[in-house]
Formats: sequence, C-alpha cells, structure tokens
Amino acid sequence: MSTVLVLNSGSSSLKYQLVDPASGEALAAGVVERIGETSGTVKHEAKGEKTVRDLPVPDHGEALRIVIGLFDEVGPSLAEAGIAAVGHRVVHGGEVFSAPTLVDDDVVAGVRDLVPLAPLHNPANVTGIEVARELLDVPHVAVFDTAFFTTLPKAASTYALDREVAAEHGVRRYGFHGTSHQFVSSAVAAHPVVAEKLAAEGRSPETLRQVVLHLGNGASASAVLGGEPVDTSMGLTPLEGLVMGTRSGDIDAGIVFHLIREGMAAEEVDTLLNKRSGILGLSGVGDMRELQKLVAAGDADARLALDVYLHRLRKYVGAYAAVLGGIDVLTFTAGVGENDHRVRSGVVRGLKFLGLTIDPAANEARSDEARVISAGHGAEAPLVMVVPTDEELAIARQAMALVEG
Ligand SMILES: Nc1ncnc2c1ncn2[C@@H]1O[C@H](COP(=O)(O)OP(=O)(O)O)[C@@H](O)[C@H]1O
Ligand SMILES: CC(=O)OP(=O)(O)O
Ligand SMILES: [Mg+2]
Repeated sequence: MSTVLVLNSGSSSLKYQLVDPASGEALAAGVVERIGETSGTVKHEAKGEKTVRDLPVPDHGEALRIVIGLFDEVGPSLAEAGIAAVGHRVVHGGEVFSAPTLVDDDVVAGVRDLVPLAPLHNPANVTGIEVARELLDVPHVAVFDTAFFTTLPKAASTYALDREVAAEHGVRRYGFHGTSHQFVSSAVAAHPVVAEKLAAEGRSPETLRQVVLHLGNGASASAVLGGEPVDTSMGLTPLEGLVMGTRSGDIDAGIVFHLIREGMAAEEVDTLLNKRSGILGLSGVGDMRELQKLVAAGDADARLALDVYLHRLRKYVGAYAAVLGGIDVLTFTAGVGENDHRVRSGVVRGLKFLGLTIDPAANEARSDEARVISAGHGAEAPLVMVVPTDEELAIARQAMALVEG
C-alpha cells in the first residue's frame, strides 16, 4: 500500500488525513483546532477509534508535531502505512503555480511571496510545509486552491481597473476552492444520470453547463463549461462573492474608503470584512447549524442573515446561467451544501424560471452519495444534485501522480 498524508493548514486549525489514493480510503483523519489560543483541541480518528486531547497548541509547527506524535502513539504507523508523499493544500498560488508542484526551497519562497495576497491562509501554509519537511523525509507536494482557475477567460478574470496598476500589483481574479470545484464538477460529468441526459439530448460532454456551489465556512460558486471553469465568485482573495460564515463576500468597495475616512485603520477593515462579517456579523453566530437553530426559534437577525445568504446565492446562480447560456446541472457541495436541505430548497425555490426544481423527499433524504434532488428529470430539464466534495482525496491523488511520475 502507498499512502499520502494530506495537510490543510487554516488560519487557526490544521486538518489532516492519511489517504490511500488507489482505494480512496482514509486510514486516519483529524483536526487540531484553536491553534495560538490559550487552549487547543486535537481530535484524531483511526480505525473507528477517536482520541481527543485538550492542550495548548502555540503554532502550526507544534500542531504538526502533536499530530505526528499521535500517529506514533495510537497509529496507524506512517511507515507501516507506506507513506509516499505529503500533500499540502496551499490556498494562493498566484500567477506562478498552476499545477501540483514538488516542494523545494524555491517553492516555499514562492508561497511566502504570495502572503500579501492571502494573509489569512498562506502564512499557515508556509509554516505547515516547513515543519512537515523537517519531520517527514518524503517528497512534499503543494496543491493550489487557485490552480483549477488559472485558465479562466480574460473577460472573467480581469477587473475593470487601470491596467498598469493591476499588472504591477498582480490584481486579477484568481478564484479559490479550485480542488473542490474540479473534483465535484468532474464527478457530476461522470455521473450516469448526467451522461444519460446528454446522450438523450444528442450532446457532447464539451457542452455540459454546470454551476457548482461550494458552501462551507468559506463559500464560492463556479460556472463550468465542458469541464473548464468560465467564472468563479472568489477574486484576488477569498473574500469576494457569496456570503460566508465570517466573510462579507461582495460589497461596494466604497464601503472600505468610507470606513477608513470615518477613522478605522485598514487592518481593522480587513478584520471586519474577513472575520466579523457574513453570517456571524449579521446574526452573532458563524456556523450554519447554529444559525438554523436561531431561525427556528424565531430570531429576526438570524432570519435576515439567512435571507441575505440565500439572496446572494440565487443572484450568482442567475448570473452564471447568463454566463453559460443556460444550466444543465446545479450542484451543492461542502458542509452546508451537502447537509442543509433548507438552504438547498431556499436557493432552488426562487429559480423556477431557469427550470430548476426540487423533489422534497430526495432533498431531505440523508446520504453520503452523489445524488439527484430535482423533481422529474425529463428531456431538457436541468438537474439539481448534491455531490460530496473530497479535497483530501483529490490532493492525495494529485500528489501521488506527481511523485510516481
Ligand atoms: N448538518 C448540517 N446542517 C447544516 N449545516 C451544516 C451541517 N453540517 C455542517 N454544516 C455547516 O457546514 C459549515 C462547515 O463546512 P465545511 O465544508 O466543513 O467548512 P470548511 O472546510 O470551510 O471549514 C458550517 O457552517 C457548518 O455549520
Ligand atoms: C479559500 C478559502 O476560503 O478556504 P476556506 O474555505 O478553507 O477558508
Ligand atoms: Mg472545506
């Protein structure tokens, strides 16, 4: 057996999985949370056994040391599991990195150079890579969230700014969650119901028009034509687009200048938009499960937060229908997209004019499988689907493919 240890370093967390890319099986998975706070938590799961520890975790380096220690202590042993590579999720690859990349000192320097474009994400990615290279003597592969979107059409990736200023500062739409959008859109294209639909309509796979909604803590939408992305909602940074757990998504850029002129520092506005906005800013809670509880209890702020969230989603689906010239499949994925049937029906209900429908029983049924939730999928009618994303498996496969050459 050959396995890949996949590391996903967030601003205050480290998620990891030991994956066998051939079978798709995760041999172990876990998360270190509240890194840098007075007390952190480590949750490690392997062979159905959970290990939970509360202890201070000062930084991402220490987090990784604790994780490697747990593999030694409770297993599985990384050596016995045949670890062949470490796959690192790196959020921003800028214009430099467009494919999975074998990590050397120059690559680490390249990821560090991109910190100004992803100040919340890339610093943790750099630390994660540096410490992992110290601790694990196997090839390290960086897989970039931006990679799938490097081929976006210019009309979609270009901001209407002074072109010299934009070029000098690398200002363009990069797009994020690309590993997920690619994994999910390929799974949709390969799904038998979708293949049947295209065949029945006498169409080739290159004409398949998809909208994918990745709704996690961070959230983004993409428009995909025949497997190629043609637009996406995140931009220069992962702040643009949909309403998220703590991020505002789209706002008038004038708000930034207004707040700065009113006395806020640029850093404060950055923190406001990235960490104190979105669902959290509107309702007091950033987690969708918590928000739905407040909505059910009749909380008016929570209701408005959900309405703003759904309104933005419907706007993006409508906009992407225009970009694609119609929609064949609308797909929900990630924590909210896979689990929250109210959000799914709330989006689709407003989009009847696009032919989108929902079958309440299929929508409310619980399953971990890719599935169709639209009502009656007759000829020409678009499908609505739920497809679980698996960024870790996608990263493991890409890392193994690179290492095996
Ligand atoms: N059963 C559920 N119902 C509604 N929302 C859920 C459910 N399970 C998870 N979520 C939501 O999914 C979000 C986290 O999604 P996830 O994809 O795990 O995020 P990330 O990888 O960006 O940290 C949270 O808002 C959480 O509340
Ligand atoms: C890019 C991004 O927003 O990632 P996450 O959803 O993990 O915060
Ligand atoms: Mg995620």
